[in-house]
Amino acid sequence: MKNDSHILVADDNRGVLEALELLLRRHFRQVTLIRNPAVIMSAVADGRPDVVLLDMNFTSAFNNGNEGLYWLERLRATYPQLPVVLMTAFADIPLAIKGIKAGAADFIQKPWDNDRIVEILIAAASKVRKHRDVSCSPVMYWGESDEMSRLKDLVGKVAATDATVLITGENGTGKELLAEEIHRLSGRAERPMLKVDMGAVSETLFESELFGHRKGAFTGAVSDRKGKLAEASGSSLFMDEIGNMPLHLQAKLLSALQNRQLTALGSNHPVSFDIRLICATNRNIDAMVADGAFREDLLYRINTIRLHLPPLRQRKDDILVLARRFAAEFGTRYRGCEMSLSDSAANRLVGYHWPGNIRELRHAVEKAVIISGSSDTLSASDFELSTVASVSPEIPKAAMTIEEMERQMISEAIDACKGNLSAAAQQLGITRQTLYNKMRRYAL
Ligand SMILES: Nc1ncnc2c1ncn2[C@@H]1O[C@H](COP(=O)(O)OP(=O)(O)OP(=O)(O)O)[C@@H](O)[C@H]1O
Repeated sequence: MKNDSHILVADDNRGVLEALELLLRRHFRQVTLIRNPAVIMSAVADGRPDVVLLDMNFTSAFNNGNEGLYWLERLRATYPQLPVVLMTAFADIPLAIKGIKAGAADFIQKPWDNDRIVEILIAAASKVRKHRDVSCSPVMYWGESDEMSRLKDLVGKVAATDATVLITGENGTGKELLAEEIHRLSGRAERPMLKVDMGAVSETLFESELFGHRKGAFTGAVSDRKGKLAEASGSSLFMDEIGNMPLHLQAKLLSALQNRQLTALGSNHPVSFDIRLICATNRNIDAMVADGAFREDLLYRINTIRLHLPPLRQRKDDILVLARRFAAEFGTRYRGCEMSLSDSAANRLVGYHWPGNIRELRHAVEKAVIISGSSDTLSASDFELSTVASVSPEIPKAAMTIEEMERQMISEAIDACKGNLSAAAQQLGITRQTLYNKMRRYAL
């Protein structure tokens, strides 16, 4: 039976590629071959292979392994979980050691032994399959602002503990990526982190999603189903949009966390579970507690460590650092070379308000790379930034659209009420739910 893995082979020798294709297709579900190393990053981004088999000696450039090492480092930086097995035509042990030190999973010499190469690739693939969910997930760039340096230090201290973590921050500030980073640095990283998004699950299914159900527990429960708490046992569970959880379920979750036991819907038998819980919200959870919309005792439970990701507009030092990383990443993916920013583009990005935070910046750079001309430098005109989003308090009201004015009024009301959303909603003459909806819409 074939191994259920996808192997990407990068070698500029046609004969080698043909021989490896014949061999590997007999043993692996999918084999992708590339001759030009310059497309390796985009081939990995698009094909999501489980293992890369990388030649060290591309004849197009050098013959001393430098090019292979260069691509190995690039792959390790962008896809740290992806195993890279190196190949060399020369019996060059120092080079092999260099490669292994740089993070290669293993090393093969040409001419290779068929059984040995298959064995090595299967071993490398089995390691990554444990990480399949996160193997190609984007890397978190920390930036250079003081806020992010402090946060990085704190994460370094808490990641290895089993402390529950609450991550707060506006939409797109990287809460999920930070949760993945914490999990990656924890003792539970061998197993993938599981995620449950309380903003995406319908309220009727919240309970079953978390606790699971027995067949027949409710109409439509046609078979037993494990909930996320049980599924994530032994690993970490990322609970996104925790502020969306209805009160009755908050009580059930609190009791499950306290007793480390859960009871599936339709069952009378509590079962033990062991998770590291990482929660996130873009809401003002303290204001929700003050309003009675979130249980204070549950907040204490999930809040052992609170990490706040500031909006991008409050850490302007990070904008260009991140933009340059994205330009390098997407330039390599779409154009085969890293791209840079012109001075005018850099000024435009720093001057923008980034209401969608890093998600918006990432998309803006990706789009700019795609639509830009042949130059490898992105100019200000390559960036299409939303005008609604760029509203700043200095703009006179007469020059604003209705949406811009509404956003500003909401923002001012929340500030005036010191984050108390009930009071802000009252001041604005709308319900709290409408206020939440508008905050979400305007990324406040
Ligand atoms: N520090 C970072 N480095 C690199 N990419 C980042 C960073 N932070 C966020 N991103 C990217 O921005 C996008 C949004 O990130 P993420 O989903 O983690 O944000 P979020 O705060 O959880 O968003 P939401 O609240 O909308 O769910 C993703 O594509 C992610 O890869």
